[in-house]
Formats: sequence, structure tokens, C-alpha cells
Amino acid sequence: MEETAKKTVTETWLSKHRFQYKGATRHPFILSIRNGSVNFSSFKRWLGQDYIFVRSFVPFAASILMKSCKESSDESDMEVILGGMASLNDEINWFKQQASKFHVSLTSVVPQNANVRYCKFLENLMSSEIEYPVAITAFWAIEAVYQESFAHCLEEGNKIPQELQATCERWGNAGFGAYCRSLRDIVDRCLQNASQEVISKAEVFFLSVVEHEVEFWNMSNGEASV
Ligand SMILES: Cc1ncc(CO)c(N)n1
Repeated sequence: MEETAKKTVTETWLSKHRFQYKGATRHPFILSIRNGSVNFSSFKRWLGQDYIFVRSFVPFAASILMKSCKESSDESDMEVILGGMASLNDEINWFKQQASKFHVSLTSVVPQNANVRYCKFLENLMSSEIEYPVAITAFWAIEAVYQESFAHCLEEGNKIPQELQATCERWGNAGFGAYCRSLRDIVDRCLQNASQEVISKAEVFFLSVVEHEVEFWNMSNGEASV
């Protein structure tokens, strides 16, 4: 038999679940930002909801940092995650600036159902019963969907409205891309040595993230969803 490079776990998932993944990274809302047809009230709705999500994402990131200190075999994981937390600090301030620019009142945003469900999902992942490889898989997937979505907006031929350029750059920039790549490497390293049970559990959570992301983008439509 011929020697071929063994596929990493994330490579396997991304090809096996490419349709679902594309649903999240090429969502109509993202395509509308890229082609300039985006409805500004949709964008404002997304902005307010995402601020709420990011505030829930901070304690989740902190829980990942704790797990990495206790369970990781590689000391450098801490630096990668800590770097992510530093950019979340910037992100919170950025949301406040953008909200003021777009006249969105962050204090009066009511979380929609899909957002409440996604935040609840993060809370469950913070439990000490969730293994580090499983939690970091979800963490990577959450960041990667945004990175791939907004990087796609920035690709050649885009007609991004000038007001939304900064949003696309926030998650689509090369530095954020490199950060997501580091997270993905951590996931692959952790899962390479994990039991089949943990690998399967991580795959289920990966798919859940993808579904939650689609539901999250759907909220920008403003239609009440169940
Ligand atoms: C819903 C959602 N997913 C991912 C990210 C990336 O941080 C975000 N800000 N919001």
C-alpha cells in the first residue's frame, strides 16, 4: 500500500461535513455583506445580538484557559488562548464603538431565542465534566466559522459597503486567521491522542457549533424563530 500523509481529525470532519460547514460560512447574510446588498437593519440586529454572545463567550474562554492549564500536555496552549482572550477585550470595546456609530443601544438589546440557546450551550461546555479536547474543539469551531465567513467577504471582487469594512477585517484579517490555525493545531494534537469516545463527542460538538452558527446568522432576518 502506498504511504500517504494521514489526515488530521479536523481535516476529516471538514470534508465529511462540508455541506453543513458551508451553510455556516457562506450564509446568505454573509453573502449579502460581500455583495453589498445587505440590509442595514439586519446588520444592526446582528451587532446587538453578537455583543450579548461575546459577553457569554468571555467566561467560556476563561474556562478553556483553566482546562488547558490542568489538562494540556503542551504549555504553549496557554499563550494561544490568552492571546484570544486579549482580543476579546478589544472586541468588547469595538462592539461599543460600532453600536454608537450605528445607533444601536446595547443596554436595551433583548437576546433572541437562538442566542439564548447558543449561550446556554456555552454554559454547558464550561462544566468540569467536559474534557479539554472537547471544549477546545467547540472553541476553535466558533472562531473558525467567523474567520472563514468574514475572510470570504474580503476576497477579491467584493462590494462590501464601506461602513462594514471594519467588521469584515475584525474577523477576516490575517492575524485572526493565524490564531484560528493555532487553535486548529491544538485540536488536532489533542484528538490525535484521544480515545474514540472523546473524538466522537468532539465531533458532535463541532456539528452543534455549526448548527448554532447558522441559527445565529438566521436571526439577522428578524423573523422570530422557535
Ligand atoms: C455567534 C458568534 N460566533 C463566533 C464569534 C467569533 O468570536 C462571534 N463573535 N459570534
